[in-house]
Order: sequence, then C-alpha cells, then structure tokens
Amino acid sequence: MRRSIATVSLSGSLPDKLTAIAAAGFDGVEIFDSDLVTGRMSPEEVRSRAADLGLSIDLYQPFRDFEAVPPPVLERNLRRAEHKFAVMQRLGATCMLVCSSVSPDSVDDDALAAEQLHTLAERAAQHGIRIAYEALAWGRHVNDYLHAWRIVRAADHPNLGLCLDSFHILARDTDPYAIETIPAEKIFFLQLADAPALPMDVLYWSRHYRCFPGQGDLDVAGLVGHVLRAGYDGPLSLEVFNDIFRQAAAMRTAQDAMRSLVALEEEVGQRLAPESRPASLAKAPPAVVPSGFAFAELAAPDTGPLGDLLTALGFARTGVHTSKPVELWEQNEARILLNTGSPESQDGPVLGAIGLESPDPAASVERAEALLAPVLPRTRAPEDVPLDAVAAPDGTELFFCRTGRPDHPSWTDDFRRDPGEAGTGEITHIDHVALAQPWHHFDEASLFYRSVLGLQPHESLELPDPYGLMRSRAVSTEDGRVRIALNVAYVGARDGAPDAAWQHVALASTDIVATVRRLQAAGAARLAIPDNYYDDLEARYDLGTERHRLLRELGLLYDRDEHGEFLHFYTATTGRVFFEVVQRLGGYRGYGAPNAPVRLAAQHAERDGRRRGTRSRPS
Ligand SMILES: O=C(O)c1ccc(O)c(O)c1
Ligand SMILES: [Mg+2]
Repeated sequence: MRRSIATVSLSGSLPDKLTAIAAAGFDGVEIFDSDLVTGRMSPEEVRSRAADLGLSIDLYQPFRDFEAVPPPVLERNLRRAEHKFAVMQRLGATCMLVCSSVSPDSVDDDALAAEQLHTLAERAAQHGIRIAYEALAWGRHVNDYLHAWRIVRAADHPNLGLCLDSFHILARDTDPYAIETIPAEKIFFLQLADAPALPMDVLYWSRHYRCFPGQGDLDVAGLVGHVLRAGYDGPLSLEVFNDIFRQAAAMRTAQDAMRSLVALEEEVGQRLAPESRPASLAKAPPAVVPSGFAFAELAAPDTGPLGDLLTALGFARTGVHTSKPVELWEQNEARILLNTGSPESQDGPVLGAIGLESPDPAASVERAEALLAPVLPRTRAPEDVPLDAVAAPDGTELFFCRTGRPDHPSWTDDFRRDPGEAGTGEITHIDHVALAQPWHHFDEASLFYRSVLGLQPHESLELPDPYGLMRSRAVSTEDGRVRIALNVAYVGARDGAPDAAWQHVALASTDIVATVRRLQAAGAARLAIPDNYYDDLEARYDLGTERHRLLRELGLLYDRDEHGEFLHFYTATTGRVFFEVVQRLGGYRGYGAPNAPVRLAAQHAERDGRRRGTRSRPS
C-alpha cells in the first residue's frame, strides 16, 4: 500500500521534514497548512522539492470551521476556500481535508451542513480538487464518523467524501465495524494514529499524546482491517500530534514512523482473511522470539572493582577473548562480559551490549532489517565466530547468539578458556536487564522491542523519584525468559549533575539469603534500605515475625502479585551500572516496581554521599 505521513508529525522546517520523510521511504505526504504558511518555500518550490524526493502530495490540511453557518459566514468561508484551492493548485495537491466545525457560528443542522459542503465540493471540482470531510472527536455538532458519513451521503457530490482518522474514531470508542458499510469510493483518505489510554479531555489527548500505531493502546490494526474490507485502496497515512516527536530529530522520528507502518501492515495482514487482504500489504519475515539471555556486556575502564563484585556474587572468570580486551565471567547460565576496550566507559562501567539467545540468528537479523533496525557492522577478527548485532534505540547493542549448540558456532568459542570452572553458586541466569532510555525515544523503544524481537509490552508505570518521575515499561517474552525493563528518568540535571540514567543487570538466585550472606562475607557493598521501609512492609503484609526480621536484617526487599512472591536486593552502583539479585517464588511476574521509589531514593542518597566525600553506610 502507499505510505504517507503528515508533516505535522515531525519536527523542523518543511524542507527538513520532506527530506526526512523521503529518507525513511514514504511515498507521499500530507502538507499541514501551518507548515506551508510559516515557511519560506513557495508552493511551487514545495511541489518541486517533493517531486525531486519522489514524494506525492496526497493531502492538504486542515481547512477548518466551514459548514452549517449563516449565509454571510458561508461567503467568507468560500472566499477562504478559494484562496486555499489556488495554493493547492500551485502545490499540485488535489485533496483537501475539511474537519468538522468547532465554531460557535455553526448550527446543528445536517441538511444545512450537507448543502454547504455540496457547494464547497462544486467549487473544488472546478479546480480538480476533492474534499475529504473528517469528524473531529471534539467537533461542535459532528464528532462521529457515521454522522459525517450521513452528511456526505446527503450532500451527494462526487468531489465530496470522507477522511477517516483512527484517533477520532477509536478515542470516542465508536464502533469501527460500520466502516464496512461505507462505499469505498466515498472514503477519500485514511489517517492513522495511536494513543496511550489516558483519561483526559479528548482534544488535549489528541493534540499532545498521539503516537505511531503500535506505541499506544488503540486497536489501529483492527480499524485498518475494516477500512480495507470496505475496499479502500488509498494511502495509509500517519498523522501524529505529539509534544515529544515535535522536539525529536525528524530523521529518526520518520524512521520510527515507517517501522510502525511496516509492523502495522503485518498485523493487519495477519488479521484479515486472505480474500480481503491486499497483495500490497507489507510482509516481513516473522519475528524470531529470543529464548533467553546469552550474556550482558559491561564496558569498564578496568576489570578490578567489577571483577571483585562478580567474585563476591559467586561468578568466576572463565575466559578471555582471543582478539579483544574482553573477559568472560560465568555462574551457571549467567554470563557477564567485561570489556575494557570501549571508549564509552570513561566515567565508569556502562551496560553496552546484551546477547540474546536466538533459535535462528540469521533469521533474527533478517527480521531486524525488515523493520529498519540498524544492523551493526561486524567488528571481528577473521577467525572469530560470526555474531550479528543490531542497535536498540538507546544505543545498546543486541547480539543474536546461539550458545553452546551443536547446530551453530558459539560466540563462547572466541574465548581462550581459563583453567578454573564457572561459578556454581545460587545464581542461575540473568532474570532481566533494565535499560535507561533517552526521554524522547521511549515510545520508539517499546515499538522496537515489540516489532523487531516479538516481545510483549507491559503496562507503563510512573514511579516517584526524589527529583522527578521515572517512567517504566517492561517488555518480555511470553515465557518470561527474556525480560527488559525500559526506564526513562525525567530526573532533572540537579546542580549540573547528569541524569540518573542507571542501568542494571538482574540476576536470578535460587537462594537469595545465601547470596546475601556470600556478599556480606566478601564485604561487598549493597544499597542500604531504610528501616522505615521495613516498618511499612510490616504494615502492608503479615509475613510472620521471623520472616519480617530476616528481611530487615538482610536488607531484602519484598513484593508479591497474584502469582507469587519476589525477594530482591541491589548492589552499590559503579559508574552507571549496578546489579540486582532477585528470587521469584511461585510464578511472580513483576519486577518489584512498588519498591523502585525506595531504591531510587537510596541511590540518590548514596550518590550524594559519594559527592560529599562521605560513603553511605553499606548494609
Ligand atoms: O487537532 C486538530 O485540529 C486536527 C486537525 C486535523 C486533523 O486531521 C486532525 O485529526 C486533528
Ligand atoms: Mg486527522
């Protein structure tokens, strides 16, 4: 299908927007009136720039507050329309969006609206222009697509049809099924946007929180299915008003938008019966769902402090890479790489890469490429095992691995083995990793993990931090073998200090009490949890005197859900990185989110203590 996007969805000047839209591979654009009016390019220049970039101008929009008005107002509105028709002719645009009126001048009279829209369509026809009438969800008298359709049908002009916009339809919970009753030739245009479920005024919601399909909670794919079943074969056009996208780099947002459309078309194709599925819907090779973590790679200036911490946790160094300054540390199936060759780690350790176990690494890469994930150049010596990686939106490298399987070379073969054995303590594997997301790429990240890796996004949470709010959303496989927590810190730069962009690796322990005691014996610092937390825990849960005493004594945090219980603790932070140790009892599915505010407060206290030159008391 043809793919379009409205210029209002991106940041920057009109020429920059067009460049970004073409670079992302779109076929066409909707020119937003204010992008033209506020810019220096003449309509003719915009027309030729778009043509040079291979973009068609599919829509000019919006034209506001036209219909159902008293005669003098109608005259003014028609005059306004004639001016815009002239601009459209210079642009080479042949479809104009008219959104339902919000003006107090308009009256609740469908017959009058139909008559005046007929007049407008007749004038438009003289310029070879068609009018697509859109019901805004907050229109004064017309706010529902079926109402708009009744008016368009009554107006009965070949140059008048509908613009359907997924946001306006789904935001009002209107039943999209009836779209299938509208004749295809009357659906002039289809605009697509998603939005997170937020209980707020619909105009404010639309103007600030729209996002690309797959990034919110609306069933955009279901709606597109109805429109295609109606026989629509025009462009699928993204129209997103979003405060964050307005500030982010246009090139990147356009790519994110294209990924969203490819994933959307795939989902629509899967949900449509073969007879109503257009052949031109994008088909990508299927997502290859990862089956576990192969490793987490920490870049550090030196291995000393992290090596000591890993030893205290029960890991042992088992090998050194044959061609790079990278050490392999293992405990059962938990593997940590320490990379001392990375320039990113000037300020201390960072989590730079994650290895994911893939049933078919080559297929994982094909999927990633089809969804516009940046595939990273291989930087390996000729004798190294081939290992493919893509860059996640926050820059983390994701490697597709097959560890120790006979059917595929294993990345572990690139390590010269140490004489010692892997650690055999209570830590069995990586439970999850938590990655700090740049605030303006949060929606992009959840769509990336969902579409590229087939992970399922969970609820988006807002967690209080002493200096702001942390937004957090987990993505995971169905079986929980891969869990990634995406955190965005809206923590202000206090006193010029950088954001609290902490990242962590959570290790699963089968006996967290033994792991704590192991750390205590080694004298390794843990994050100190305040006594008040334990008083509150006793108020919230009755776990028995002995258990409460043990949690307090060992500095363990506790949570539970309907499936089971969760025990966890955190190490002190080095650089941007810390470890969490977790024990899931029963089928607990969460991440201990209710305890995150306690952790964040404790980490700020620890960091402030370090800055003042005093060390916070290790527990
Ligand atoms: O928010 C608006 O005014 C507006 C304008 C044009 C559209 O197509 C739309 O969906 C919303
Ligand atoms: Mg719209």
